[in-house]
Amino acid sequence: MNSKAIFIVGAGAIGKALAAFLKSEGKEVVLLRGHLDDHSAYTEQIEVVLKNSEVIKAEVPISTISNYSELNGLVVLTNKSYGNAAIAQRLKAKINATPIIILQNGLNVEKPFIEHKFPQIYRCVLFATSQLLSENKLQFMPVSDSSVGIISGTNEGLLSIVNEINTQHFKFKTEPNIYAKIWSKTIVNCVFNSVCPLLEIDNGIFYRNSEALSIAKTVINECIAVAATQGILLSSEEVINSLLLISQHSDGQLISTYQDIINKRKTEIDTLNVAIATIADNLQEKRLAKETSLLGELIQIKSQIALSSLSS
Ligand SMILES: NC(=O)C1=CN([C@@H]2O[C@H](COP(=O)(O)OP(=O)(O)OC[C@H]3O[C@@H](n4cnc5c(N)ncnc54)[C@H](OP(=O)(O)O)[C@@H]3O)[C@@H](O)[C@H]2O)C=CC1
Ligand SMILES: CC(C)(CO)C(=O)C(=O)O
Repeated sequence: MNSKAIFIVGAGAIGKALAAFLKSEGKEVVLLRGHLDDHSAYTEQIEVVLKNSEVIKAEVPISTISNYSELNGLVVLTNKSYGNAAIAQRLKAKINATPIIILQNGLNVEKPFIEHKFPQIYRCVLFATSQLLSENKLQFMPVSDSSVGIISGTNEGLLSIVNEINTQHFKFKTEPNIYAKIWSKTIVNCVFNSVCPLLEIDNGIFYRNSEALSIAKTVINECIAVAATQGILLSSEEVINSLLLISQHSDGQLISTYQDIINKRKTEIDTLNVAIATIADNLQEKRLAKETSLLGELIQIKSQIALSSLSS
């Protein structure tokens, strides 16, 4: 199969790491800015530090969406999900039959692309952590292969995309039951992305501390009950094991929501705890997600405090 141009939207922790890995393996890659569209184009020498201290370096071209009249190849979304509605609008006229793949956390993040009738939409559930150490240097830790499934598209398209984006250090695999995977990872994120920023601690806390793990189990069991109301049946033991595996493999790494609060950026909590609490609320079963909801509200307050210190 011929290699396609890969356009990665969002020059953040995941986008830069993925771009560097792909470029270092000879792929044609362009990083497109997510929230900027100022027409500037430049290159950046990106360095990705692996767990064994090995450093992968690559010179990556960075541009903006408006520099292209068409995006032919593959579009990979690594922007924050709250930018999706605006990005769908900006990409719509430029992608024709080009597939898009969404590498983001959370429930229903693909909705704007479905509403705009993008022809091929694939969704990736990430099992890796990436943290910016400086503007062009990242710390990357894989947990396991990240799962990719079909939202709208074909099995052939799915296989081709996984093949295109798979690299030695950031691995992807196909997932036939992507909605169950999205829910199971979202539940894990409901724990990490609320408890870690509130405790101001790294991801390793759940395998190091039994009391934190006990809170995690409460949240997981609540969210599993909400998932069941949507026809998604998950095993509590499997979700807890997934949480523990991530905790162990990303020991020392900070969860994205904690990085957002520290860096005074908006968080994605609305697609995590808040999304699950809203489902329970809409069913008039608020009690199903009581602790999950409370943790989400605390993150909203913590985030508002951080953001308001920007303007003061
Ligand atoms: N980092 C991690 O370890 C993991 C992250 N994820 C998920 O991957 C996705 C990307 O995360 P991550 O790379 O950490 O995030 P970062 O915040 O590091 O980068 C995301 C990029 O999104 C773009 N962006 C921010 N706000 C907007 C907006 N309003 N509109 C459009 N684009 C915007 C910016 O791109 P630009 O600078 O080009 O404008 C930013 O650099 C998220 O959904 C996250 O939850 C999942 C698992 C692990
Ligand atoms: C749970 C974790 C660490 C797994 O990749 C993650 O999703 C994040 O950092 O946002």
